[in-house]
Amino acid sequence: MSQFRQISDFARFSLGGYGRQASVILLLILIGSILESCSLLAMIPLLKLIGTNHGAAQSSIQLPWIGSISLGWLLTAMLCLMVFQALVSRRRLLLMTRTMQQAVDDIRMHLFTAIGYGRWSLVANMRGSDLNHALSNDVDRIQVAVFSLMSFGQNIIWLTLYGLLSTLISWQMTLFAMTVGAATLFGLYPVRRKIARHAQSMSNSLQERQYVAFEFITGMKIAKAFNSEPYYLQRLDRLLETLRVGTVEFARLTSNSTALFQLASGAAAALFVYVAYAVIALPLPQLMTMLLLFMRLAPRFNALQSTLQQLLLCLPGYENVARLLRIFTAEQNRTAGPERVQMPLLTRHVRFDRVSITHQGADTPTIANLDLELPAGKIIALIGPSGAGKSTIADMLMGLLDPSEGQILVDGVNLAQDDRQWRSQIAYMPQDVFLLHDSIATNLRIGKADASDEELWNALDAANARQFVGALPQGLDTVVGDRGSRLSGGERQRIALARALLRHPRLLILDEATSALDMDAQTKIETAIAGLRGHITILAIAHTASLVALADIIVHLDRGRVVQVRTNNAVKDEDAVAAE
Ligand SMILES: Nc1ncnc2c1ncn2[C@@H]1O[C@H](COP(=O)(O)OP(=O)(O)OP(=O)(O)O)[C@@H](O)[C@H]1O
Repeated sequence: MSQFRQISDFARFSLGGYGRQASVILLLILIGSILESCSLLAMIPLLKLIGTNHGAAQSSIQLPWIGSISLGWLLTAMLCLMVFQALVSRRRLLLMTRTMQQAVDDIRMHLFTAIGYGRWSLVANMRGSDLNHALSNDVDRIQVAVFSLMSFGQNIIWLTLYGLLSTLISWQMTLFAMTVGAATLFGLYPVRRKIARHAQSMSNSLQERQYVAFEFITGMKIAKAFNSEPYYLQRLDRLLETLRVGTVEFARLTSNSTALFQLASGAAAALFVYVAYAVIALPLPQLMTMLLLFMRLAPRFNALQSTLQQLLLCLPGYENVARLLRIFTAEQNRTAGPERVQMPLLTRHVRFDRVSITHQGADTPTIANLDLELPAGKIIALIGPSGAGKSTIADMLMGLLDPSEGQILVDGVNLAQDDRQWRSQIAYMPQDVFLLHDSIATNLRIGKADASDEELWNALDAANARQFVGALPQGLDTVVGDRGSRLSGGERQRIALARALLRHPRLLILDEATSALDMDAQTKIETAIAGLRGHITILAIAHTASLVALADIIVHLDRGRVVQVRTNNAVKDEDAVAAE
């Protein structure tokens, strides 16, 4: 894609919703430039006045449209122009900052929302650090790019105005200055192309740097246990070296172009003075003013090049964010549209109707042609060897993964019609308990935001956690550490169970909920689960015999197929128990 196309796409993406503010900013830039140009133009009569009436403060000069003006009034007018220009410039800067900040916040929020409401299957197949990188570093780079874009626009306006102004004084000289600037800018296209290529590899290295640091910090315990810190340090060191080399390379390219601009403008200025003085014989006031204009024009071309370079360096951040937005907005959670379907409260059963699913990248289906009925109010144990597909079934039941074929019906309504609404009836307790680095109360209230302390204690009671939480010096206010690291595995699981129960779900999904508990705690939790029989539906992915024993229905899964279903200890063939 051409650089121009890339930049105009980015401008639409970042500032498309800010047309009104962008127009006001452009107007302020225009007014500021006109004011600056007027003070520059005023140099001509000032120099004439000083040149012809040296030492005579009372003398005046005749100006077109204005008439006779004295030195004092001329200086006062110039001062007024400068004050006005400073005010306009201040206003422009504030508006630019506010608009830029708002535009970037919108992008960050938009991405955050798209990821938050995106399909779980998308997130599950991405590296968490990459999403983190997009939300932080990439959006930060977009902010730099927006600033560069605005500065680029500002320079274009300045250049146009100065160009017009200097045409009034000498069109030949203006043409000369503009040609030198434009030719240098054009000649530096290969440098910009190099920077654009370089920016992509820098962006990849930045993403990898984030990944290595993220992976190391989140898996620090394992890294330490296996003495593998040197592996991460070496990887990080290699990446930092790549980034260092890349940054120096960028600095080399930008300093080369700045040096070239300085050289070109120096040579052009010398030639300009020579031609203006010796060939065209431009009068001194005009020559001085033109020189001043030239000195202001030349850095503008350099500024155009550097803002473009900065913009190109940051564009991969925008491209990554735009790509993620496209992916995530294409696959959002389904919440029923205008013809909103009311998901029924689970009162009869959930039925898997010829459901198959093939995970992304897999050749064979993980679950094939599954017919299964989960009656409401029952405890159903899902058992089977590792990799049989138990968690996959739980994920589909929650509407987090879509069946490749078939459907899952809640009291006859396909849950895919509004999976968010369906999830409001569910509580889930995963294998890897996730706790925030916050108090026990905050962690519990993820289940029910407005729960009173009494409700929290009741839920802890039901999860057999009241005793250990009550014994903590800070009780409910105890901070559990990063991912609950200050609690034992069993304590974490009981907090997670209490959180699930606090929600008063109609369906409770337990993914190996008692795997980290001792016999005593296991028995207590299992008693709590048994007490819920008939009130809510429970699907328990179970490995322990005692949890399996209290189930009403035991579904045995192997390689994605139901091989056996036992009801009240009576063994039936798969065919006989498959849902009608
Ligand atoms: N996101 C995914 N992408 C590709 N394959 C996956 C994905 N998630 C699971 N699988 C594969 O699907 C199969 C079933 O996995 P699943 O986690 O459902 O098994 P499980 O019965 O819950 O195993 P365990 O008892 O060990 O937790 C496995 O072979 C696994 O490798």
